[in-house]
Amino acid sequence: MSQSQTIVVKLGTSVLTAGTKQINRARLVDLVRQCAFLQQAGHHVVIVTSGAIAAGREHLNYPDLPSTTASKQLLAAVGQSRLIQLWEQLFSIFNCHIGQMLLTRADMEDKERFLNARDTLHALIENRIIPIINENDAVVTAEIKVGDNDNLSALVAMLANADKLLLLTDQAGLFTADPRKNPDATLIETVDEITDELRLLAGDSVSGLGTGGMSTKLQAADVATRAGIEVVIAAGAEQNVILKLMDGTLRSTRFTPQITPIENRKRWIFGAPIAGKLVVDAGAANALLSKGSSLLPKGILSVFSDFTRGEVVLVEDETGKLLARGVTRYNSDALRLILGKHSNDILSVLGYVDGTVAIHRDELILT
Ligand SMILES: Nc1ncnc2c1ncn2[C@@H]1O[C@H](COP(=O)(O)OP(=O)(O)O)[C@@H](O)[C@H]1O
Ligand SMILES: N[C@@H](CCC(=O)OP(=O)(O)O)C(=O)O
Repeated sequence: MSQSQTIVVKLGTSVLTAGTKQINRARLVDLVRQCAFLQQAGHHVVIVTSGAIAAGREHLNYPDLPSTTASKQLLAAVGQSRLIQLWEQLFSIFNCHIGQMLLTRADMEDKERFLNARDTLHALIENRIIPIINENDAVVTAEIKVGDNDNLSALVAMLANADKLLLLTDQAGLFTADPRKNPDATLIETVDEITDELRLLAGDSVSGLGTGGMSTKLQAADVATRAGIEVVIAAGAEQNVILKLMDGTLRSTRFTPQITPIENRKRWIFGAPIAGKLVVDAGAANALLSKGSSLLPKGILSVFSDFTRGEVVLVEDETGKLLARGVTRYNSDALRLILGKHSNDILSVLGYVDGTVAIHRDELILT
């Protein structure tokens, strides 16, 4: 299989229940086996799992509850713990560790929370622990919820810097019409551009199990492909679905990424407001320009303006020549304390470490 990739696999309720009212354990084991295989082959897998509400209903023996938000949240609270137990049990069969993250839109929109969520996700991925992610349904309000796991999985894929987002559902992909309503509908195998005509083809969920149907999958594909991520919609019931999608041997709908991930990062960094400036010594300037290195605190001479972690700052040499711009991993106060110091000393100076570099080379654009 090709070089190491990060793959986000989104499993809809329709897949987890196989279209019934119960979570289908046999199907989950099979999906887990494929994810474990990919991990062992050197890839990184992130799972976005729906099914908390379905699992809650099943566990409480299909209670007759009023159709209120509180009832849904009750079911999600009960079901999420069942669901995570199940993932834990199944992945442990394959000696894989998992870590649960329950997110809301607020975690993506607030800069500090975004960075924390991103760091946790990357820490899990780097340590070969499979993140198992769902929306934090039990606490979300209308204002802060993503609302459906298709859109959530696109945000997760961006957070994870993923190469691929696989949206597994109960259809082989996007059809020219909802196949449940129109048996003559045909599969659209490649989408190079998401047009308004295409959006009109994508209907809602009619099974009563899922949220959003094809229309939220198309929104997710739009968001992720603009960030340089390849998106595939495919049938979760298909034998070895994930492995076949990696090899490109399954009929499905593939959405072509609009730009490369590097272009995406560059575009973001160029578009972001400049929050401050770092002046670096000649050694650091040389490392940035000729070796493609990250900027270490050791090479920083001075820090201008006040900024927070995650903002974009300019990097200049001692003569005032602009060298680069990039995303700072430390806020301005912290950088003033660690500038000139070895990265091993960050912990003793600050009492915490947010990485060994001030600006990582993946988040640094030379000018
Ligand atoms: N153009 C279309 N092509 C395929 N499926 C469609 C289309 N329009 C609507 N759908 C519906 O979308 C459903 C899948 O979405 P959903 O029920 O939300 O599943 P999931 O739980 O996997 O997210 C299908 O069962 C199908 O009825
Ligand atoms: N967060 C909800 C699922 C929401 C959702 O988008 O469901 P689906 O359309 O089946 O992927 C749950 O765990 O029940």
